[in-house]
Amino acid sequence: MRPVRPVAVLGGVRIPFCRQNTAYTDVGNLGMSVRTLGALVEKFGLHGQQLGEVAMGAVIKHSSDWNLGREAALSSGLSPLTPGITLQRACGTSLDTIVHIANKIAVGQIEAGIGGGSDTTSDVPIVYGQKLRRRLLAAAAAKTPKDKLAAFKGFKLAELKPDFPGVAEPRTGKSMGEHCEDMAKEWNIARDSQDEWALSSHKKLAAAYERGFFDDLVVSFRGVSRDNNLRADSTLEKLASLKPAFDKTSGRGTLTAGNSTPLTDGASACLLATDEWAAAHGHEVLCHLRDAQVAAVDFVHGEGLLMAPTVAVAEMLARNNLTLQDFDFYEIHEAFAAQVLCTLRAWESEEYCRTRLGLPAAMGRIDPAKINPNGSSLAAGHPFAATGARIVAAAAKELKLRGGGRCLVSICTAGGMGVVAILER
Ligand SMILES: CC(=O)CC(=O)SCCNC(=O)CCNC(=O)[C@H](O)C(C)(C)COP(=O)(O)OP(=O)(O)OC[C@H]1O[C@@H](n2cnc3c(N)ncnc32)[C@H](O)[C@@H]1OP(=O)(O)O
Repeated sequence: MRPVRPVAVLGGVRIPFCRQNTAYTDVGNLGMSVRTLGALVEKFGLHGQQLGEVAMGAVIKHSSDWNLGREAALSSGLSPLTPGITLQRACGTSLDTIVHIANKIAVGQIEAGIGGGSDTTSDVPIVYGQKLRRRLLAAAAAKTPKDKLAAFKGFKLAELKPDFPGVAEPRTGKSMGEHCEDMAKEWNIARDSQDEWALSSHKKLAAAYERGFFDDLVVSFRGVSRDNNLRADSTLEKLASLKPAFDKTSGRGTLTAGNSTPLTDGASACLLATDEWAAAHGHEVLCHLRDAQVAAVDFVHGEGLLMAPTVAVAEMLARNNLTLQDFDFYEIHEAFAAQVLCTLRAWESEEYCRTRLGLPAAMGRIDPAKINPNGSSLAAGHPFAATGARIVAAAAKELKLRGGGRCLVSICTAGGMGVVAILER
């Protein structure tokens, strides 16, 4: 066995994230990925270079995108000898593509690679139902015009009704928002604390843009230079006035358009390498990816759909002999403000930590001022597969600016999973 090698994060870029049906309606995952990878190639002078792997992913994807990682790599300016792969773990996708690259570097299979992701809710595959699809396939396979016509015998106009992809769990039929409403009720997360969290995310993202934090992290695309979901002028009064978006009837709904992520389009990517490759190519190591972990919860039988990061973090910290307080800052993906607040409350709960996480005591409190220092998904938006690499790129830069430290990254995903990681400088 070769020894495990440290994995260096050299940096990342993304295009501005844009709300559904705004700036990126006619570009799709491949176009967004190509622009993002091209910008990364530009940033690190990788033109014509052969990397060990490009791993990309998308949650909502056309079959014409084929192997998105390879297709995007081929159009990125990298050497065509760079292989590419496409992975998917819902909102954890691009943290997972980064971990995929990191694992290959760690065990000595590659020296450098790119992990990223892209998603669109503006260019979704809308398909015909099974009946019409079978007819079309039969017609395509038919050898004679007569057989082609026969495939449509008994055709009904209703068969033209399209199927749209949904943001719903196949096993429960509930949307992410409906599941998170259940969690907010179980953990007694008040509406005003969700709104305050959302407002703070917008204020922090706006401030980070103002001080130039994103100048080398966000590249303009299609005439857009900032995330267009960002509302620096949002107020608690306006947020408080919004109606519940998912539980509209019980009178107890607390999740709204303001404290939930919007449907978003975007792409992001990060470059990882060994320390030696970074030095040989003249790149600074921003931080190292020390470890990562994935966990799942049994949401079908009552656990909160988006609570798996609580489990993944507990497992990862135990393996690394760290406590929840041993971090200088935290990057917790804000699928919904309530998701973050439920997670924090669970870590503070002695009962949850004992019974669910098998720990002797509560994991304890985190100082909220240390969470998401440059804003997060509520303000930037959340193109599912692009969020992980957005977070890693921003956290790596933050660690560099601070001159060192440790960051915990935590992302909840559909399917009741959580992907988490430790970054250190
Ligand atoms: C998938 C995974 O693996 C894990 C995860 O991350 S789970 C999360 C996945 N993401 C989702 O499920 C997306 C959830 N979001 C949605 O479905 C939709 O955004 C939503 C149903 C919540 C809202 O959709 P919508 O009603 O079309 O929102 P929208 O019209 O933009 O906004 C409604 C109002 O809120 C206002 N608003 C929104 N954000 C605001 C803010 N920050 N400040 C002030 N006002 C705001 C808008 O201005 C609008 O006001 P008016 O009615 O006065 O015009």
